[in-house]
Amino acid sequence: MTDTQAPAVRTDNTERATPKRETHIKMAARDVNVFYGTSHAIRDVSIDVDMENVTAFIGPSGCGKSTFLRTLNRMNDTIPIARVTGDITLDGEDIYSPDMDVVQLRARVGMVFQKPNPFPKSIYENVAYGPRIHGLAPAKRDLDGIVESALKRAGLWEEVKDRLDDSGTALSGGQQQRLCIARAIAVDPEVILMDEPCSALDPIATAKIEELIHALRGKYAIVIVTHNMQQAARVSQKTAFFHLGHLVEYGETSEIFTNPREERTKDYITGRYG
Ligand SMILES: Nc1ncnc2c1ncn2[C@@H]1O[C@H](COP(=O)(O)OP(=O)(O)OP(=O)(O)O)[C@@H](O)[C@H]1O
Repeated sequence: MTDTQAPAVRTDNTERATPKRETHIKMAARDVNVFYGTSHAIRDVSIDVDMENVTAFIGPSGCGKSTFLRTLNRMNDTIPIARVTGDITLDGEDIYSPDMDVVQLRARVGMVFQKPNPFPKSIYENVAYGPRIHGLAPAKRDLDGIVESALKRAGLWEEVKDRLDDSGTALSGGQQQRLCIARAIAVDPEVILMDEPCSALDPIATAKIEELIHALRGKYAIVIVTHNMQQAARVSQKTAFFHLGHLVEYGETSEIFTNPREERTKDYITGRYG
């Protein structure tokens, strides 16, 4: 492939085909830096995440995608040597404010990890746990409704409705990942962060998660970290390319993959490094 040719990656071109719509900025990061001890992992990153589009974070291994993703719901707080500077807001509210309740924040900004990690409890309990501790279901009937609706939204209900008491860990990898998505959905989040959610899954289970991301678009602000550029092109409408801790380029996925502005983005998407 020459420098000027478009890469052989198909993109979701709906944004180009349809007129621009107003977007609602859900999260805004400004001049964010992350340090692990003295190591500087994220450098002056500013980005808006909106409700209407799925945002993909791409870039070579070690560029800081997961580190930056974790700043969006303060998962970095769990790493003692990690330090975050800059501003991150959720609907205008500073998520690093001392007044912020981090447990509430992580319900509002849910996370799905690379490896499905259901609790060693029943399918029902996996989904019911969050709503129960957050007091979302005053009666058992309410909780049943929340569990059913979260499993339906996660595209898992039909497969598990007759065995809700079976262990979540007995499901297939793809089903476990959808269970983890149902668990995040059950507490009525505003944002869902996904850190390489398909990397442990086979192609069929991956396709189901990608369909699910399409179905959830617009209901939640969704950010997905992925190593797989075809996946970024299929599921996202906005793409952010990270390199060595910098946000090099951020824009519409169709533009990033066919007409990147930056040389480093072009080199990455044409497979020159990574
Ligand atoms: N818990 C940690 N402690 C110390 N350094 C870390 C920690 N997590 C990540 N790093 C470092 O921060 C930098 C960014 O890592 P990060 O995992 O965010 O990158 P990534 O782009 O998500 O990589 P990959 O695609 O391989 O998952 C790397 O240099 C990594 O070694």
